[in-house]
Amino acid sequence: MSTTPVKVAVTGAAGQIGYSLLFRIASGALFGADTPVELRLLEITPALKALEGVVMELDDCAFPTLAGVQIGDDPNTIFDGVNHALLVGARPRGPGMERGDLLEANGGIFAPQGKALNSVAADDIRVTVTGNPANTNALIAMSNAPDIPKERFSALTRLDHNRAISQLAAKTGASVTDIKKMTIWGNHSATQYPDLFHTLVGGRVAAEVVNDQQWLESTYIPTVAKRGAAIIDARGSSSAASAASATIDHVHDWAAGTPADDWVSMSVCSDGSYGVPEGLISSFPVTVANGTWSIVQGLEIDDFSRGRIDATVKELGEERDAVKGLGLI
Ligand SMILES: NC(=O)C1=CN([C@@H]2O[C@H](COP(=O)(O)OP(=O)(O)OC[C@H]3O[C@@H](n4cnc5c(N)ncnc54)[C@H](O)[C@@H]3O)[C@@H](O)[C@H]2O)C=CC1
Ligand SMILES: O=C([O-])CC(=O)C(=O)O
Repeated sequence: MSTTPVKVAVTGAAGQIGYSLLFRIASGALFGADTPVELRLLEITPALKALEGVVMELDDCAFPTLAGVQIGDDPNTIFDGVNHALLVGARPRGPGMERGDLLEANGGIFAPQGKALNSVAADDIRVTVTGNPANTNALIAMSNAPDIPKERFSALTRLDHNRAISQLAAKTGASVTDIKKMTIWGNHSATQYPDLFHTLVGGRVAAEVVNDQQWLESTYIPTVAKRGAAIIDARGSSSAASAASATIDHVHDWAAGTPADDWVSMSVCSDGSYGVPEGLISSFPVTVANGTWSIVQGLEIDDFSRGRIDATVKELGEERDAVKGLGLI
């Protein structure tokens, strides 16, 4: 086993997602069985006692890869020297809310956390925002961390990507491993666009395999885009284990890279590709090599996809303008 632990910060560590996520990280799911991890767990002061209980449980697992745990309520202490920051802590939405309704409540969390990361994180820091509204929260953190390269910030659309694969597998009878090159474009919101025109099922274009534009528009896209709300409706609280699992997938692939025949969806800072205005944190198809993502280039975008991408990107622009109005960026 390597001797230098990777320092991983998790915010909102005493929350629902934290309760699934921490045990996966501690057991080596991010970087493998040969890489020890040190957990740095941030919570608000009233949640620290509950977090102490979670740490007792982590101790009780005796994970060989867990090199240490530090907890606290001060981001400047917890983020000191961290290599990965998983920003999960935020208020989740309840029934009847859209994620955008959380902008003001949660936006205020990400400006101070961005500043703290800017001051004390390791030089190779990589930031993944899960807390909603994830894309715009990542934009806030990035805008408040001017010394960290913009490409080190990302937001989670991997849960949408995984949902899109699972729904497509159910429709086509294929196994999830037969499905490659899924793309979620845009915002982690009801406007997101799961694109079946570049996805492959057993090597064939998914939209052609399905061959049913009505299903695609009226069933598939809304089912994927509104899955979070369906889970809130069924469970009474928002998805947690699947969100933790997707967060693991996202950070794992950012570190380990993507296979030659596939790509993943990540929300990253736009360089203007596919007409997405530069600087927005938008979901794209990306490949990853040596810890660096690249937006897949050269995909043909037909009129249907263009309209969907434009709509979700418009919403991201509106969210950016709203947080600008609140003085958060
Ligand atoms: N991007 C995605 O795909 C998904 C995102 N989410 C979002 O993840 C976030 C967390 O969800 P849950 O764990 O279910 O919520 P939760 O309410 O169970 O836990 C959130 C935790 O964050 C903590 N917290 C609040 N402010 C904080 C701060 N300033 N610093 C550190 N910790 C703070 C709270 O004390 C709480 O323990 C929500 O915003 C939710 O909407 C949830 C599912 C999927
Ligand atoms: O829907 C929510 O509020 C939680 C979430 O982001 C998801 O499950 O996709």
